[in-house]
Parts: sequence; C-alpha cells; structure tokens
Amino acid sequence: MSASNSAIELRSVSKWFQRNTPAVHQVSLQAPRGALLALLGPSGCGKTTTLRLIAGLEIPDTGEIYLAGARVAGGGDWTPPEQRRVGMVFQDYALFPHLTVRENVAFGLNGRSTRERAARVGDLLALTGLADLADRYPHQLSGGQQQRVALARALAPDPQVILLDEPFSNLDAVLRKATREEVRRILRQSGATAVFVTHDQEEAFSIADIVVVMRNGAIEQIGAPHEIYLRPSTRTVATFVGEANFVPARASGRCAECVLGSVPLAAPRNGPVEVMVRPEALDLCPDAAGCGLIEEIVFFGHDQLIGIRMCDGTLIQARTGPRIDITPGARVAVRVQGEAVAFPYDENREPRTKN
Ligand SMILES: Nc1ncnc2c1ncn2[C@@H]1O[C@H](COP(=O)(O)OP(=O)(O)OP(=O)(O)O)[C@@H](O)[C@H]1O
Repeated sequence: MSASNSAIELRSVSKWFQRNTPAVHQVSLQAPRGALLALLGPSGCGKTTTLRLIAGLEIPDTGEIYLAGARVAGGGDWTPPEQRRVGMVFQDYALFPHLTVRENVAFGLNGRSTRERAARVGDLLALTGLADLADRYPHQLSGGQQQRVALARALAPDPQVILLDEPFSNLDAVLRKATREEVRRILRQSGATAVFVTHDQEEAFSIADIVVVMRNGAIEQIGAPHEIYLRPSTRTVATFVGEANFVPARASGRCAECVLGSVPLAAPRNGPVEVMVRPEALDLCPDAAGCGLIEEIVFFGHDQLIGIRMCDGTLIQARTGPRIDITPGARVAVRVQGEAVAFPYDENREPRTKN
C-alpha cells in the first residue's frame, strides 16, 4: 500500500474547519523511525490539528497519512485512533486523580497478564525515574513529576508513535528546562518516534532532531535545528526562530556588499537583497575610525545586547559576552562571522533596522 519507510508520513494533508481558510494546508512531512520531531509555529498555525490528524482524532479532507508504512487515512483507508499504536501526552497531562502513579501507568495495559503488566509498569517507572513515587496520587506530585507519569502512561503500551501537545507549557521556567531534558532522554531510550507541538523555538531546537516550522496551516520549512536557525528559507522563519538584523545589500554570487562590508553568502544571489545576520554573528572591535557607534547596551550578565548605529543610519544589534571595553558613545568596527543568508529585497517593507 505504501513505499514509505518512515515511521510517520503525511502526503499533502489538508483539513478545513471553516470553508475559506484551511487549518492545515497541503502538509507533507516524514519522520524517520526514532526521530524527535517538533511542530513549531505561532498560535493558530495548525500544529495541534496536525497532531490530531496523525492520532486519528481528525479526518483529513485531502491527502494521506502513513504510520510505519501503512496508510491509516486517505485514499479510502481509515484506521481508528485506538488501532494506530499512537500514544498521546496532553498539555494538562490528563492523569486520573483517583489512581496512583502505578495505576495510572498500568491503565492502558489491558489484555496482558498481571505479571506482564507489573513488569512493564516497573520498566516504565524506572525509565521515567518514578519508582519511588509509585504509590502517590497525582495531587501529591510536582508538575514535572506529573508530566513524567503522563509520558510513562503513554509509553506503557509500547506505541510506535508518541504525540505530545505543548508538553511543557504548564511548568515554570526552571522546571521546564530540567523536564525537557528528561523527556528527551526518556523518548530516546524508549525508541519511539515522537512529535511534539510547541510555539517556543528554544524548546524545539533543544529537543528535536527535525523542526517543522508552520505558518497559516502550511509548512514554511523543515530541517535540523541548526539549519532552521542559520539557514532560514524565508524572512518569516528567520524572525520567528530568533533575533535577526536585516541589512540592505547588493549581492553578486556568493558575496554581498553592505554597510557591514563584504559579507559571504550561504547561497549565491544577485542584485538587491537583505542580508540576515544574527546578533551573535557580529564581531565588534573598538576602532576610533569604525563605522559603528554604540548607542545602547542592555546587560544580561552572561551576555549583552548592543545597539549600534552604522554610518549610513542603519541600526543593528549585536550580542557579545559581558565585555567591559564597549561603552555607549564608543566607535567600533563591525564584522560578520561566517556566512549570512540573503533574502530578496522588498522595497515596500519598512526597514526594521532604521530608527
Ligand atoms: N474543532 C475546530 N473547529 C473549528 N476551528 C478549529 C477547530 N480546531 C482548530 N480550529 C482552527 O484551526 C486553526 C488551527 O488550529 P490549531 O489548534 O491546529 O493551531 P495551533 O497552531 O495548535 O494553535 P495553538 O498554539 O494556539 O494551540 C485555528 O484557526 C483554529 O481556530
């Protein structure tokens, strides 16, 4: 039925809730077995709907969905959610409050002998570091611990795919960081292919092998985290996933001339462009004859954000370590490290960098 070797494959999948605007539009993607894939994008861009389509909680209007090479939706086929071997972790964890951790994890293991169930639950409790908490109830656990119970419960029936909807959004910043590292480890060890939804680029980058950036129901770019960050395919992706300077330039092949000098480009371009340079890719060197004038410094401790007015009036931002040789009013020479990405110049766009 399919030639796909991927654990998950979507082919031109669309879903309409309202007539004119599809919630998901012509989405095609593949997740290799064991991969951790992030669906990243702003609110309302179709991430959760994509997840629900994979789970079988929504029926696609067009396109096909394959799990482990078998078509589960589209082309006249339909496999109901309970037969897809898909586990889900919801934003609010959806734990059963009247069941202990052990009973929550055992919940989906019907049809196995008592011994098998106990062994499987024991494995999952060990994997998720919950063995000591097995007899507690959900209200006796921290948010991060509840999150791990939800994950253990979803993994218990040995799903081929695990789907996580904004799994860290209910945790505070410190716990969120620790929990996501833990979840990544657990998912890796379990060997399941996982798809998780987030609107936080740092979360997507730090957990996923593959990041799918969505906008208005469609995919803007799919790639490894460093590809998405360093080689965004559109201006929208560039700004969504991090801080960016856009500097007008004239490109000729693998080089662009602009107020930052001669900037090497990652891909050849010709004519008017905007080069996109991340603030941390700018090198500043104190120089009384330099083209940059330090206007503002915001100090964060581990680094600082420096506003620089270039000699043509362009305002750019650089991120450097907490150096003390840079002060407002000083002149600096500014140099771009590595290659920059160039986008076609849009003359109707208000230059964000000029104030
Ligand atoms: N059951 C539904 N009925 C009608 N419209 C829906 C339904 N579910 C989603 N939508 C709409 O489809 C679009 C995509 O929604 P979806 O929940 O997939 O986005 P999202 O990227 O997950 O957003 P968020 O980050 O806010 O959860 C939105 O415009 C939403 O209002």
